[in-house]
Amino acid sequence: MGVEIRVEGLRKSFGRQVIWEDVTFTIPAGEISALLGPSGTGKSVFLKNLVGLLRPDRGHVFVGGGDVPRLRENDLYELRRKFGVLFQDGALFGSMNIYDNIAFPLREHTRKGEAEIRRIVLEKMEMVGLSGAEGKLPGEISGGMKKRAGLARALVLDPEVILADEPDSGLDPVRTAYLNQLFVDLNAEMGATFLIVTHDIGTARVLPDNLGLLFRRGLVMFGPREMILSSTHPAVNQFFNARRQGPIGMAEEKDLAEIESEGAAPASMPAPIPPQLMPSDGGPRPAMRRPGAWLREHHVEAPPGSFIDDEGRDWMTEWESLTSARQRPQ
Ligand SMILES: Nc1ncnc2c1ncn2[C@@H]1O[C@H](COP(=O)(O)OP(=O)(O)OP(=O)(O)O)[C@@H](O)[C@H]1O
Repeated sequence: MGVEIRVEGLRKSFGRQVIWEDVTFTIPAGEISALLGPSGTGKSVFLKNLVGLLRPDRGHVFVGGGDVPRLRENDLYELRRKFGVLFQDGALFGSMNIYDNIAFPLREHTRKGEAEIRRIVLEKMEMVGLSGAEGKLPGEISGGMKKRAGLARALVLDPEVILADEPDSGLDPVRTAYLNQLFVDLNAEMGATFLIVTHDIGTARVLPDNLGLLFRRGLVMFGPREMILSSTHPAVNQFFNARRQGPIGMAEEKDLAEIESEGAAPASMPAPIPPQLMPSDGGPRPAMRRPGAWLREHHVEAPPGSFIDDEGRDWMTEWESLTSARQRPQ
């Protein structure tokens, strides 16, 4: 099962470059969250702070009772076993075949025998659709396969939290769609907490339960997908609708000055909110909210055309008949 991550008052700088001043939010247990933001806003730095690879100037990262920046080396080593991290390029060892790459954390962090290791590695390879690729070297497989191998390796210690840094970078749209489906299916199956950093607006709009935006040395907003995708906050609206009009410019330094002279651009109507990706077996994930639930609860009108899928079905009104109910969120 996944754990909650609570971040409080996080500040990080490198020399005179302040990355963020005061980031505070909670990543809910067992849900899929995605973090976005223009280049250089510190998304990768944030992931590294969560696992203690970088230390903040100040602030807290509470995971499972411990405060990551204050853990001693031994405790940090233990805590890292709760995390499965998928780095941008898969971070595979080039000279090791895929099997040995995926087995690596088990050989490094556990005392399991080779038979048990084999069982786990083959199981995770099957989960990510890599069965049969055991003997291949990373240089012999495609970018998408490398990502899936990196993901299988992130899964072998049965993590409670999965962090993925731009898992879709460099993938074609079809492979991205497969990878997103894999995240949804894994979350449904494992119940782990997922935090995915992505630049892909298509992914951000359909995959996660929660979305966050980093911009201007801070977290602009973090919350349920429907809250973010219906927001008229200028930066949030601009970013999640991939618009040029708004406070985010080509370079952050430049747009700050521009905004001061121009004033904030008015936000336009948010685009229709698409239905959220369902697990392959058709049943909703435990963490999934009923389409429109957040909007209704907060008396926010859905942007026209929301929750209609490619086949013209309205997920808000036809939810019951469209989900083959195992556990139906209210
Ligand atoms: N170890 C480091 N030492 C000094 N500066 C660093 C270090 N790591 C990151 N930075 C700086 O911190 C800033 C944020 O980097 P980060 O890689 O987290 O950005 P990002 O939001 O993930 O960007 P992108 O979307 O382009 O991947 C950058 O300006 C980067 O140069």
